[in-house]
Amino acid sequence: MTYRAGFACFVGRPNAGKSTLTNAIVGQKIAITSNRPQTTRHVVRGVLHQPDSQLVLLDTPGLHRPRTLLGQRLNDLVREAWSEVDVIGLCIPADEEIGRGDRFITGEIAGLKATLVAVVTKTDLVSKKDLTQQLVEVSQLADFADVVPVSAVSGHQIDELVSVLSGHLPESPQLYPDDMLTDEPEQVLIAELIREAALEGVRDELPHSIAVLVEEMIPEGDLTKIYADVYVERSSQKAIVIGAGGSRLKQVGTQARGAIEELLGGRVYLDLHVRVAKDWQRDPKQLRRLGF
Ligand SMILES: Nc1nc2c(ncn2[C@@H]2O[C@H](COP(=O)(O)OP(=O)(O)OP(=O)(O)O)[C@@H](O)[C@H]2O)c(=O)[nH]1
Repeated sequence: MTYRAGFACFVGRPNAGKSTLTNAIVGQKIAITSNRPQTTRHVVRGVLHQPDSQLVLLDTPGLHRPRTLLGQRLNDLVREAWSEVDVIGLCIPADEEIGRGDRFITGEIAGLKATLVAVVTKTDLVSKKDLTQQLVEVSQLADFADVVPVSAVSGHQIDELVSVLSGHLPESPQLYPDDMLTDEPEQVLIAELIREAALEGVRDELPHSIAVLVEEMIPEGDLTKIYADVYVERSSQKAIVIGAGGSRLKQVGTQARGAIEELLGGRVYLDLHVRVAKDWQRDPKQLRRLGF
């Protein structure tokens, strides 16, 4: 039996469904998802074990026009991930026309050493006829090794996608131990869950302005006490995150706590503080502190 192991990542324009797909494949909430573009920050690895292969997924942020230092770093992260992988899955939603963003990204990845697989996402949103049409148009975009339609929401074709991606990995010994799901430190995963909760229902200009840092995690029996800071750039944003009489922050805490308890498999006490770090997106020192 040939054993294959290697790295894959999904690319695609914002909202193409990359994070949701990664979660569906790895079967655990490891990357932040939101119906808002540009919320995936960290390059999170999910490791998928099969009898004859090991697929290591990198979850990259979306490529976009950089306006701040943070924007530039995000793009650097994306390119760094792209240059490391064996297989790239280009995600294109089934329910949207192929646009300039898709063509731009296709051009960017076409010259890499990685094998290109087109992934047509969100197939649950379109009819069979429209899907067929989209598959034809997608296959004309570039010289893809495979074109795979999937729905991360219904689970349709997820296994098929995994075996297609794994089939394009190089022959290699196992790269990670059997029980390894992700190598992101727990703190980062928890910070992402809090950030995701804090993003829920806030205005469109806020997403980039929120960062979360887990300051302390104290296990006490089956309870874990977590102290985290939510950073915003201005005090007006602080007011939005906290809400009238602290109502919004309370909601954020409840939602994040639920998700963290699921992740850790135990009870959690969550203490959230909202702090203003003026213009943290433009300040290299602050960026480093917040993990960028
Ligand atoms: N119906 C349906 N919706 C999906 C599917 N996959 C993702 N979505 C939705 O599409 C939106 C974007 O999904 P994400 O996974 O956050 O997209 P992304 O490509 O990671 O986005 P960025 O992080 O902005 O680059 C979310 O609202 C998802 O719930 C799917 O298979 N079916």
